[in-house]
Amino acid sequence: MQQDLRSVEVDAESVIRSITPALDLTRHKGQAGKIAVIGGCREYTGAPYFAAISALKIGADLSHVFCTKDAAPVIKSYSPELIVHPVLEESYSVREEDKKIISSKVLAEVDKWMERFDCLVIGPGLGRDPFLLDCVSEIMRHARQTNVPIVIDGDGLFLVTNNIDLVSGYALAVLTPNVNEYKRLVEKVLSSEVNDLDATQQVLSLAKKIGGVTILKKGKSDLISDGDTVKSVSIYGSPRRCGGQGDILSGSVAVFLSWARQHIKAADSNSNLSCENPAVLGCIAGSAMMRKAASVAFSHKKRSTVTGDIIECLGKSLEDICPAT
Ligand SMILES: NC(=O)C1=CN([C@@H]2O[C@H](COP(=O)(O)OP(=O)(O)OC[C@H]3O[C@@H](n4cnc5c(N)ncnc54)[C@H](OP(=O)(O)O)[C@@H]3O)[C@@H](O)[C@H]2O)[C@@H](O)CC1
Ligand SMILES: Nc1ncnc2c1ncn2[C@@H]1O[C@H](COP(=O)(O)OP(=O)(O)OP(=O)(O)O)[C@@H](O)[C@H]1O
Ligand SMILES: [Mg+2]
Repeated sequence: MQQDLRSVEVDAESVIRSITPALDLTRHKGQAGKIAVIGGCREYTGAPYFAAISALKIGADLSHVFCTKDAAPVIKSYSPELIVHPVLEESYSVREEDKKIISSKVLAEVDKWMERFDCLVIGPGLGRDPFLLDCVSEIMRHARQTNVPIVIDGDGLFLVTNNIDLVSGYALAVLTPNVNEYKRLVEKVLSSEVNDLDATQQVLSLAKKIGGVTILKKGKSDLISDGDTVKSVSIYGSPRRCGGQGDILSGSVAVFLSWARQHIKAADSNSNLSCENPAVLGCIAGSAMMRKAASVAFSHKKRSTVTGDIIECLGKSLEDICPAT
């Protein structure tokens, strides 16, 4: 059945208020979320930093980055808040005969931590090196075996689009495509062109075809679907399209998804949420936070607004919706 786009706009602020945990002196470090970003290579160090620091600024307790050896000192130097693991390797630094052993070492390094993470963000600034992507495929398989939610963005989407089985049927997977990434997904999975006239139905079909993963299609309005339902978040954002805003979004979705899972596990049957899929709730909350923070940053910085300015507005934006005390 087709859904009218106007009818799917969601009350995102009320979702944020429902799932954000109270700050409580009895809670210990880690309970508000432990997030890991898998990304960061020779070319890109900004993207994993933006995703990981956004997770902390929203309210996660710990934020890790697993990146290549040469990206690590750079990312560490941006912030002492992040825990940075220089474990990934690109083809240029690995001999053919060493690939197997190095791949199992990489996996072992990530596996040591895997069960402690509430969510992985896979892809910001990951690059497209084939050996590195093979290792990341294994990391995804292990996350799935351990029931750790995964948010896939950037080059992680390049990987998944060409290997859809990595996520197919995994309800704790979220894909956050931008316009290019969405086009590639639609062409590959639905074997058709993007249909902007019936965007709601198409995102629903896409999520269903990938076995109920959640898709957050970014754009003028963000559309979110898990194959059962479609929600839209259109609250005012910013007309600045500086790079890195998608990275803020992926880090934010990871935290809210973790909080939504905790909330649903703890809530009694009186939970007032209209949807019970933590992946969808995480996307709604992350999208609304990113857009609100971008709008606040733009009101101050106008044309000079950059991603760091938006990150600085995450705290105030969440506080306006959901005061800390
Ligand atoms: N400050 C930072 O560090 C930031 C880093 N960022 C990071 O950048 C990465 C790419 O993300 P993006 O958003 O630029 O990808 P997107 O819009 O699909 O591509 C645009 C065009 O470029 C091309 N292309 C891209 N990557 C390619 C590659 N590795 N090798 C060859 N071609 C490539 C692509 O071509 P196509 O794939 O369509 O053939 C398309 O035409 C990703 O890791 C992201 O997290 C961003 O988050 C921003 C802030
Ligand atoms: N036209 C638009 N109007 C308002 N907000 C938008 C618009 N396009 C994108 N956004 C918002 O900006 C955020 C990032 O979306 P975008 O499409 O720029 O991602 P991206 O290309 O992956 O970014 P990145 O540069 O981090 O890779 C999303 O939260 C989305 O809601
Ligand atoms: Mg992106």
